[in-house]
Amino acid sequence: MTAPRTEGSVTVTATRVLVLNSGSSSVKYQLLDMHDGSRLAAGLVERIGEETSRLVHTPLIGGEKRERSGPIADHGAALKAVADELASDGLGLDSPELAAIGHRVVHGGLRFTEPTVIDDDVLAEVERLVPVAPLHNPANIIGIRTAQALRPDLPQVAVFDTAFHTTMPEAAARYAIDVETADAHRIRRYGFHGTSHAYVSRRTAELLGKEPSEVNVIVLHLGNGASASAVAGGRCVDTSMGLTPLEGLVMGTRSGDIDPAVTFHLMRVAEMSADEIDALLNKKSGLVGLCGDNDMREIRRRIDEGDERAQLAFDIYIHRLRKYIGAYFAVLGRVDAIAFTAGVGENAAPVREAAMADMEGFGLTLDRERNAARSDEARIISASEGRVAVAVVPTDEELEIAQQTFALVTSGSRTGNP
Ligand SMILES: Nc1ncnc2c1ncn2[C@@H]1O[C@H](COP(=O)(O)OP(=O)(O)O)[C@@H](O)[C@H]1O
Ligand SMILES: CC(=O)OP(=O)(O)O
Ligand SMILES: [Mg+2]
Repeated sequence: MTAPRTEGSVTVTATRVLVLNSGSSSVKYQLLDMHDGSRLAAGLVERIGEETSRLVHTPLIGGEKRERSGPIADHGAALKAVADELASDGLGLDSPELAAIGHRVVHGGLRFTEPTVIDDDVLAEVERLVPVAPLHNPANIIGIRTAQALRPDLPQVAVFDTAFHTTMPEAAARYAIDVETADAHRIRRYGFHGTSHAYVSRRTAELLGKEPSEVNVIVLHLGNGASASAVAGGRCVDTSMGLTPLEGLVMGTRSGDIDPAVTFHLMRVAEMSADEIDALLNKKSGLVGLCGDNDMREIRRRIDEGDERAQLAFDIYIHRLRKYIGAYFAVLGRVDAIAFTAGVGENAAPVREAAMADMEGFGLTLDRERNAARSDEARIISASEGRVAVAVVPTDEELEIAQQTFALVTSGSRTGNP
């Protein structure tokens, strides 16, 4: 698919990949040249659908970072704005050097265990899964359709958040509910953020100077959405998100684990509808529900001023995180490393400190100075006497998606092993 093409008298080899990582209200993007892995441009559109949308574009081939503010209505408009920014750097989507567009797709259900070239049938399946990823799959679909309209001739590849977790054993993947009902409705634990868990667990092994097959790692992906995973010898054996990205850790706006009876209780006593409870648990819970803020920077600032609600929200967040760390020690038996990643995991030293406090019994001892030091590099933050390495490993979902996308389109197949 990416064989050299002739443009006039010039032969062009397409080696560039544009990656779109569409979240519920944001798009992160990168343009990479897979010839040498270099990044040509990167950026972020945030607060999509609000009056205060913002696009930050960084050309990495020279040129200044640019910012644009003002309403961007949806993910389609966001992608068009991104295409304009790229075009003004001479990196437009019409470039013959573009080999493919890689899309993060959050829910791939059971069918997609590998990156897949998107056609109508694939898109229909992603659409069918909207009810189990209501904040994410619709944004992914709009991103794909807009990209298809801009470059109908290019292969578009879906890289699924769920794919890395398909190795989970049945004991971890099944809920303890009636088997016929579960199977009829494909109710099971799928897990998400898989591209990040895969990338970070591999980078952690590298940081330890080992092969992924030699190490057991607990990955803590703490962004606005948050999930933990237990990775044994490079394969996921458990993760905290389930049928949907609602289960597990306390998140920016999501409750994480909750007694399912809360749902019917609210239906009965508060006469709330299923949609209202869905919105409550997905959008008005977690840190924002507990204290009104979902940004960890703001929560820490309030705590420093003595704000008790912010402190309680932080404590609940940390309590849940520590429970999962303990659980994954039991799941894995032997743990070689714990890796913190994503916006909170990479930047919030107080979260890492509180999560690792008084865990010497587990072989976990933080080095306070290493933990507090700021860096964009993957690094060890445990003390030398700790048996288990603690690491901060910046995630790079875009690079991982670009590599999987390029490997697939150059192989010429429709779907392939990552
Ligand atoms: N310097 C920082 N200190 C603490 N938290 C931070 C910092 N920078 C970012 N964050 C947190 O990271 C979150 C975003 O993480 P990110 O991984 O980008 O999330 P997502 O991909 O889900 O949008 C923000 O909501 C904020 O809470
Ligand atoms: C699946 C998920 O929660 O993704 P995000 O963290 O981007 O919201
Ligand atoms: Mg994210």
